[in-house]
Amino acid sequence: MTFIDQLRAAERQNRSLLCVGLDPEPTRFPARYRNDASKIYDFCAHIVDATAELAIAFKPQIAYFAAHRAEGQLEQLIAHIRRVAPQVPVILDAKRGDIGSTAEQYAIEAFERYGADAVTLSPFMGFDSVQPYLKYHGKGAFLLCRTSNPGGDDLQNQRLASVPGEPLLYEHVARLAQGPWNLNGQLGLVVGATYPAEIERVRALAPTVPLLIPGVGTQGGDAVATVRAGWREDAPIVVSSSRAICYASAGDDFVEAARREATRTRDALEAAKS
Ligand SMILES: O=C(O)c1cc(=O)[nH]c(=O)n1[C@@H]1O[C@H](COP(=O)(O)O)[C@@H](O)[C@H]1O
Repeated sequence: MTFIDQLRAAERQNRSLLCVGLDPEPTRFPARYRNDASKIYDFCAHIVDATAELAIAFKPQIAYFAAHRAEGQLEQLIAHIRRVAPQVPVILDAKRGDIGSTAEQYAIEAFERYGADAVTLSPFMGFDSVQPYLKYHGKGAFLLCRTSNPGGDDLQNQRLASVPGEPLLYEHVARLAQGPWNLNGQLGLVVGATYPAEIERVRALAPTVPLLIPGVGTQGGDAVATVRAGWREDAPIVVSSSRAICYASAGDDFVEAARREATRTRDALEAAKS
């Protein structure tokens, strides 16, 4: 089963476009785990259990684990996801980008060490920095295109005078991912929920690739506008929310609160399809 097939199956089974982001920050944990980095796995496993039937994907952000020397807990967490939510694919948010020989190592890390189903990548070092990931047939790779942060404008909204049609940089990335770079249909694009007009533009330029859309929840992106701009029956979108779900409550009710927030977001995204 390819990553795109997995997304389609999870969307159907869980009736969801919601990707649950796992960004564990021990200072924000409930009192019983607070400031204890050895509890990263326990905290995240609770969030996974609470949302296993509500998610199209899980997206652990690797920096939140590596910063606390908790890569072993990330491995354990992915094994836990396989046990309790085998239908839900895992996107490793690593935003890697490097020369081919180093990219080969990053691809081993993402797909062999962690066994992720997809990874996030920066495309700005060019095709040879992306190619090593494409050797893992069936795995997915999301290229940063129009990111959710305000500074995304600095480069992504610059016009490329030397490219026919003088597209903006993010438009050029979208065309490459839809066409010449997408050798085996493995590529997707990252577009921020904070920029619905750009989601619509990316969807027009890249009508069939999956879109990973972070920025609903804490960053204030609009769930309804996001679905209207990006969702198509035949092209999956994966709308990610991390902090709003993980830290819906800092109290002992954090599991129920996470489930409530995930349900609310999942339902808002589903309702926007019609
Ligand atoms: O690739 C990403 O996931 C990503 C791309 C982007 O443009 N913006 C963005 O916020 N992200 C990630 O998505 C998550 C957003 O977290 P929340 O704002 O808490 O939902 C973080 O892990 C970011 O690293």
